[in-house]
Amino acid sequence: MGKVQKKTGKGRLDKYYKLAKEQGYRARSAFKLIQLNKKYAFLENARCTIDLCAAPGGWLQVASKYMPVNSVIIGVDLVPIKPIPRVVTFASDITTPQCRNLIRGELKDWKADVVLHDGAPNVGTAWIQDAYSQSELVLMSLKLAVEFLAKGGTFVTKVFRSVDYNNLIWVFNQLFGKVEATKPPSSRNVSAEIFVVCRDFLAPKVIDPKFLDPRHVFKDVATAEHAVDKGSSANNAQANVFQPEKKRRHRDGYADGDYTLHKTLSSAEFVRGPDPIAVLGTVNKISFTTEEEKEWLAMDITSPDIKANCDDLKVLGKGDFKALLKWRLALREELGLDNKTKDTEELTETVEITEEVDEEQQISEELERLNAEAAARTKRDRRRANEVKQRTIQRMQLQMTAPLDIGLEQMDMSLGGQDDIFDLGGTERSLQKQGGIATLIGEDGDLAEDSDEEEPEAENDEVLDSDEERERKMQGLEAELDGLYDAYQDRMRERDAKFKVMEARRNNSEREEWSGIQAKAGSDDGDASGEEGGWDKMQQAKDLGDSSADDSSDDENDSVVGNEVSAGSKRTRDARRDPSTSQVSKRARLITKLEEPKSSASVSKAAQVWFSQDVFAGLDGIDGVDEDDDDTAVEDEDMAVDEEEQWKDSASEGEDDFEVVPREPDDDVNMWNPEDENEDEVKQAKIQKLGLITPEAVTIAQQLVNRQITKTQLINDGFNRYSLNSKDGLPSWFLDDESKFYKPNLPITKEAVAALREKQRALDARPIKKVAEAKARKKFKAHQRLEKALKKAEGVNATADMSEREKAQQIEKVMRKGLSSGTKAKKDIKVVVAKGAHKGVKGRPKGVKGRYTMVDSRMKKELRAKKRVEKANKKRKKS
Ligand SMILES: C[S@@+](CC[C@H](N)C(=O)[O-])C[C@H]1O[C@@H](n2cnc3c(N)ncnc32)[C@H](O)[C@@H]1O
Repeated sequence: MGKVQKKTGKGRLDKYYKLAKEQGYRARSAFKLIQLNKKYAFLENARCTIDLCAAPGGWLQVASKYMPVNSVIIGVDLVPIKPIPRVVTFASDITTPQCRNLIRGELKDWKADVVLHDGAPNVGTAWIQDAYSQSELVLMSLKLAVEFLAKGGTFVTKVFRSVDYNNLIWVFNQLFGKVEATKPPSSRNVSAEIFVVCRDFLAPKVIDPKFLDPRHVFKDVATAEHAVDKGSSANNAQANVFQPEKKRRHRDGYADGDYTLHKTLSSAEFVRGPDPIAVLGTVNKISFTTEEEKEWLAMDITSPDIKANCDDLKVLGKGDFKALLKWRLALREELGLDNKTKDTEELTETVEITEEVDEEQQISEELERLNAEAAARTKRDRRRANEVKQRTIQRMQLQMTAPLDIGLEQMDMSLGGQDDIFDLGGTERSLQKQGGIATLIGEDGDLAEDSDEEEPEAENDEVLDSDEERERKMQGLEAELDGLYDAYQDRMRERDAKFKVMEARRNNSEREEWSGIQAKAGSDDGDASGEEGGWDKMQQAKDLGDSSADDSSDDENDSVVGNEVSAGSKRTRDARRDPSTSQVSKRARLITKLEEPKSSASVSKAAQVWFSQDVFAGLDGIDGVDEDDDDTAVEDEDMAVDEEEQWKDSASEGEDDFEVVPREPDDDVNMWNPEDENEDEVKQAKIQKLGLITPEAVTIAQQLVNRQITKTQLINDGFNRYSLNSKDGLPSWFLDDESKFYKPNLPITKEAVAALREKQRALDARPIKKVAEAKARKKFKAHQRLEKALKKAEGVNATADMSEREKAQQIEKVMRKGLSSGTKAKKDIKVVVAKGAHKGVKGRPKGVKGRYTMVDSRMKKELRAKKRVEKANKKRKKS
């Protein structure tokens, strides 16, 4: 919303007022005509203009400025207008025949191209003489306009939005080809005035006098006015009170003769009046001006809140209005307005009480209505959210977005899934939520929200319902966001080659980096909690270890361990394929190790917990980590045979004890396997080819070489919060962003940076391919030239009819040419600026030898200025 313009006090002196002063216009209203003319351009080609209600003459000044030099301009007003060059003015009432005669006398048989009317009753010094209302004044000016306008002419009039407005517009439309209502920027927002520009006057031969007769034009309105006003505006007023947040437009226009937007009501009227609610909805302020009212102000019941509320009713809420009504009742009681009737007359008392009861009832009815509306709004919002969901699904089906699996999954879960409870955390709330969901789901499994049946009754349910709704909306939004993000990436990929390259690089680096322990994919495990690996798993393994210490033959534990080990390990897959291999025995050995505290006796408690994570289950790398530990290795070897047998046993016992879930080959992409030779080979090949390219890598390499860290330390450091970061269920845009910033901040040393810089410098020193090619070409050509010169020299030498001296001279010349660079030096062209002594000189300027070119010092600047102006003009035309 723009700044509120003021019509009174210093607010009047706005920028147009100042501009008018600066530019010598008599009234700021001059800018209204300037802006109207800018939009409709009716003055430039007008040869005759009549300005009705023209004092003090601002519009006349504008007309005189914008119309062609020899045009006729006539100005009429109730009050005399000070002379303006090229303008004829006279004082007359435009509603009288005398005025018409005066204009006729001035125009003779001429017709006007433009008739302007900016009249307003009660404005100017002669307001007492003005018996007409604004609308009637407009109709009178139209009467004059149709008499004096030429065919195709323009009539510009000021109209106030009132009940007559539509009737006036209807009449204009009967007489003009184009009718447009507009409010120029210089017209204050607080003013109800608008301007109607009627173009293309049809000049009918006969005009029905009823069109110009106020009694006929405004007839319908006069009769309908009360019916409409009584009903709708009273309702509106009430609605204003009880729904202050909803701005109601003045669709019925302003009350006739009342063009003010700010209305003040005396507190006495409010307190004593019969319909306080209607009053509250229509006025802006309740004032305390009389002595009695001021006394009310000082009373205890008139709290500071009430005072503040009375100051600006338009900003009040429902509660404030209720407080005001209560205050009114209390004051009435205090004043004895209600008591008096009680004491004196029984009958009147009943009437008064009824009124109070009515008010209360009215309030409660309104409140009920508001509640119903709020419920309807919630329903509408819900329907909208469903629509959004539908659209998202449709877009997905139309391949407009990438599949929004995550969003949809989440949505499904939130509809009926139990897993949602885990996501939400708090048990209490989750239980409540279950109840909520239960009420939401109908017998046939349909969601209650989809049908248009009644809302949940219990308050609790409503809260849950709205919670659920909000959550679902959030998920819908997230899904949409994901889709949009994917679409954005697709677009970027299509458009921006750079983005493509960056993405490829990122993918590459992701593949090469240690990206943490990945969750098992495709697990059909019931409690698919989002977190896998990390602390939860460690804790789980720890618990497991403890329980297995108590009861190593616990079937349940077996199956859990079996599941997790199988899902987390490539080795386990191999084992399943061929359980007789030695790898299988190793796998089985590890599993047994977890179950039997005996086998892990040599490992510390912390290490035991750490390696009890499922991801280590299939990695021989664990052994690799403890490679140096000979004891453990020997122990492992000793146990291998027993464990192999156990493995076979457990495998033969059936799937209940040990279930191996096959994993997708892709799952290994991010798995770290120190014994994966291929991975190492690829990395080594890259390092061989490019060397170490990051300062972090160089730092680590240097530290390793200098024995500042050991290999084991390095591996241990690899297990950090970044590596155990679960990515499940996270939106892709978040992961993309995280991949940029959620990285370990490895230390780098000065030496590492210096080493890399040195390497970079050496690389920079190498010429790029094109330069090398150009150099080679140059060399090749020089070689060719030399060979050619040698051949020529031989030829010269072989010539018999030349003396030795001549031969020597010729050969020297040929060889010089052969050894030269082959390019002729370009002769310089001297630039002579045509200023000072050279200005206006024709032919060669004095003192200039050789090739020259004359330039004008201003040429460039002028060309640029010209272009600038052209560009600005083009822009202006477009806008
Ligand atoms: C807003 S002023 C016009 C300002 C003018 N357009 C200007 O730019 O200076 C309205 C004028 O209408 C004039 N007016 C009101 N009723 C009139 C009538 N019946 N006949 C002639 N003039 C009238 C008032 O005297 C007043 O000067």
